Amino acid sequence: MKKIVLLRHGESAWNKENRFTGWTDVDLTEKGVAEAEKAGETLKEYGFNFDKAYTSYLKRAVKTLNCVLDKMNLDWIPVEKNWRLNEKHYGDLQGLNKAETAGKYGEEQVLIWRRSYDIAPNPLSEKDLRNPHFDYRYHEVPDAELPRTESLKDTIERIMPYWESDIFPSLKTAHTLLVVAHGNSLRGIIKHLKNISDEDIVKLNLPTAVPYVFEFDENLNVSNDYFLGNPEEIKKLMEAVANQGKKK
Ligand SMILES: O=C(O)[C@H](O)COP(=O)(O)O
Repeated sequence: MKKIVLLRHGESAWNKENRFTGWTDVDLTEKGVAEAEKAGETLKEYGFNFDKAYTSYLKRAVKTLNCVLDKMNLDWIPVEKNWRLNEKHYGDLQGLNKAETAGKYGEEQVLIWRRSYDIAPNPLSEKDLRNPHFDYRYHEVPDAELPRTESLKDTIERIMPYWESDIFPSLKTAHTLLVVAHGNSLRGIIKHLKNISDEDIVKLNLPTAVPYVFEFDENLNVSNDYFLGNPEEIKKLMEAVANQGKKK
């Protein structure tokens, strides 16, 4: 049976500080490395063996992938990085503390910015040095395609060309693929795979470094999906992610 495993990176420095991160390239914390290693061990215990892995251009995802592959003795497999798997761009919220932002603008508004399907935060200004336009790693991407902010809808629209042209077609020859990315870029992929409505996607919160397995039938339709781990613990981790947008 063909499988794709989706994995959000381990805890990052700004996850720990509860700050909006988006395209900011922050590193993993020690806890984040440990979470990534645990994910690798879990995948190994369950007998996973990946043919190829995909990740974003952001180091919290790249390093998580490296930890997982190391634990699985799969350092040798082909890995493809693509900017299209980056996190949702959080516009001018990037760097702000989520609880403080909820205190200032209200929890409802923060929920809209974090989880709504088609509402994006205010964009970064053109001159803002955090604008991806100034970052050499994106120099081959046409400027019109580089975001200054994104809704989940925008994020899905930039991921899908890569999903449809590279990741999904490689399932025809590969058996099992690993995609290590981000809370919202993965919500976008999950929305697509499970056909989740624009309303229901608001409720999905992905915990860091918990493998999410999708199984496909012979026609490459999704036949099953499940997280690896203790369901009660995973539920608590999901609630903790949701609560990051609450006032202190
Ligand atoms: O970019 C971020 O801040 C995180 O990766 C995801 O944050 P969220 O859970 O607030 O969307």
